[in-house]
Amino acid sequence: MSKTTVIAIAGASASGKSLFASTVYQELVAELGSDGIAILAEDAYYRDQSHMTMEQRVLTNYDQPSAFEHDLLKQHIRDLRDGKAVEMPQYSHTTHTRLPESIPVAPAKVIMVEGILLLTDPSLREEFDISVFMDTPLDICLLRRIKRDIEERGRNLQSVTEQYEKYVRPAFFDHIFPSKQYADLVVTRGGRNEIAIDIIKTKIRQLLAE
Ligand SMILES: Nc1ncnc2c1ncn2[C@@H]1O[C@H](COP(=O)(O)OP(=O)(O)O)[C@@H](O)[C@H]1O
Ligand SMILES: O=c1ccn([C@@H]2O[C@H](COP(=O)(O)O)[C@@H](O)[C@H]2O)c(=O)[nH]1
Repeated sequence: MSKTTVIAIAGASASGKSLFASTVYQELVAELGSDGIAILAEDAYYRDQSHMTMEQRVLTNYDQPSAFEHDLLKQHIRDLRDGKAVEMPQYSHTTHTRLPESIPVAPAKVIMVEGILLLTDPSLREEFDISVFMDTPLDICLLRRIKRDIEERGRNLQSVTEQYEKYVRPAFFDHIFPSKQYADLVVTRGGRNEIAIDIIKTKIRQLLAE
């Protein structure tokens, strides 16, 4: 295969996108080599909020397209396709800021991109060769988000539920669920669906053998 294949993994917050992408990565990286497979996270392209007070940051809507620097993500996908390494930003969900250190990502034959709003943006959609939608029930996503955000993102039950009711749930119905129509593959049961993981791995191997 000469061209780069870009695979989008979209779906609700805490639907299992990161787990799915990292599982496919871990299970293929040894076999494909260092130039074989890479991951970009849409979350890394959140706009920096360091100019705001913490109170303003907490009240910001992070579930709308304008919260992301999609132009930069698109440029990075194009650079990787052109064989150029990129510096993926690092973002902290705890401080709502971009961190000083970026992460170098080398060009690879397969680039997985994972994030909530990837399939909502027509110009980003043009970049994807294969699109996957994680179709995990919203109540399961909420339970997982509460646990993850408290354990890993510096939140408490009240802050998670307020943000969820105000922004996260509406965004699912306004933006994320409607974007499911653009998926080639719909994955149920989250990031541990082994059959779905095997299907994507098989497709990747097939593309690389072409
Ligand atoms: N099928 C699953 N079974 C159990 N836990 C899961 C499953 N899929 C995801 N999780 C857990 O749910 C949380 C959210 O998953 P994650 O992959 O971070 O979601 P996303 O990237 O879509 O926000 C993580 O703690 C992850 O380990
Ligand atoms: O500063 C921020 C930026 C984002 N969020 C929330 O993160 C999720 C998207 O990340 P997932 O890993 O897919 O859950 C989104 O729903 C935002 O609400 C945040 O809380 N703070």
